Amino acid sequence: MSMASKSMLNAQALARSRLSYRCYNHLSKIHVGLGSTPYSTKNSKVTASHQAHSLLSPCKLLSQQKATARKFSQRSLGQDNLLDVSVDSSSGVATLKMQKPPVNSFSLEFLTSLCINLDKLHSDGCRGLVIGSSLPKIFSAGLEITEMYQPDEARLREFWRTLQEFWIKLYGSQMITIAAITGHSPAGGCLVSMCCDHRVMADGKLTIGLNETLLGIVAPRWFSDTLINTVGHREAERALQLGKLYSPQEAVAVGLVDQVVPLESVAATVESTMAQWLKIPSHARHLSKLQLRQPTLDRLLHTRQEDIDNFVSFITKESIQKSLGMYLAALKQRSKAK
Ligand SMILES: CCCC/C=C/CC(=O)SCCNC(=O)CCNC(=O)[C@H](O)C(C)(C)COP(=O)(O)OP(=O)(O)OC[C@H]1O[C@@H](n2cnc3c(N)ncnc32)[C@H](O)[C@@H]1OP(=O)(O)O
Repeated sequence: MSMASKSMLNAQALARSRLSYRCYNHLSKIHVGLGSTPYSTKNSKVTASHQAHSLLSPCKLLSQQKATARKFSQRSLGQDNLLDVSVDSSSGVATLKMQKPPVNSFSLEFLTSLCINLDKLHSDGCRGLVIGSSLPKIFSAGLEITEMYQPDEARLREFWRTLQEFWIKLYGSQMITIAAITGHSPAGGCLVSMCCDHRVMADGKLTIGLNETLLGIVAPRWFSDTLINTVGHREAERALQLGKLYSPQEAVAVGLVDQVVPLESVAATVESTMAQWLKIPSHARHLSKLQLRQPTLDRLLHTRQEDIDNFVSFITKESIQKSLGMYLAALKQRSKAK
């Protein structure tokens, strides 16, 4: 590597480390120790293996190993049963695959694991993140409905706080984020996709969208803000009210996803897109992203507790519980009938 490119890389690394990163600073104050406080909950899986991962510092460590340079090495950070995370040492791009059968639904443990991994990849200096799924035909079915149906209130509050946290981390992430949407992506799955900087979706009989109204529930303001920022106000108005689930072709037409390609081309398309984005100076790119996203982030950051209170009071209403119960039963019925 020439001296000029070395010093440019150093300058970029310095700029990255100096960047006033409002979002992360804010969060690390709020949730220091998230990883070290295992939740004693239904199916707690965020445990020792996670803490073992945190001993590694893949991006920093591996960049030092460049001398021994295998040109394109893929380093696995292991699995915590719910996620498969690996980092490409030559590019500093991480791939995080959700693997929570049957449908990658976001439970408290899953969201906690996602938050911990985002923090870790960020603090390791990863430059890019691809979010995908290991499950065929499923990106994510969104929120785990059983978290919201007949809930324990303390857990319900923690569940929502952790979802907020995940959204804040991902929507403002310093990393280049690309969603590899190889399967259905309703509701919370669509939200996670929209948090990314770029979305590549597989063509086929898949759907994506904020379908909350079909469950009889109302997407909170920060969900709808994210949708408005992605597809514009008018399209969001229709989509939210109708609970519209778009086909890949419809989604690309309204800008809900950026590219639709055959399933077998998703990985290559994501890789070439990431390569393009990596050419942009990181600090300028991230500040540009924040310029557009910070007002939306701030709106939630300033009202987090109120948002949790609203969510809890809404979701625990008898009529809403009834709707959720009916929706769950219909899902189970459909699944049994297959
Ligand atoms: C102020 C309140 C705001 C709250 C915001 C909420 C946002 C959300 O994310 S709410 C969740 C909305 N999600 C959905 O509506 C998706 C529902 N699921 C599906 O449409 C389908 O499962 C699928 C298209 C994603 C996949 O279809 P597939 O045929 O492959 O699988 P299924 O047989 O339907 O499901 C398998 C299995 O998984 C259960 N399940 C599916 N989704 C969820 C879920 N979100 N939470 C919990 N469980 C889910 C489904 O009941 C089946 O279970 P069984 O095999 O045990 O019957």
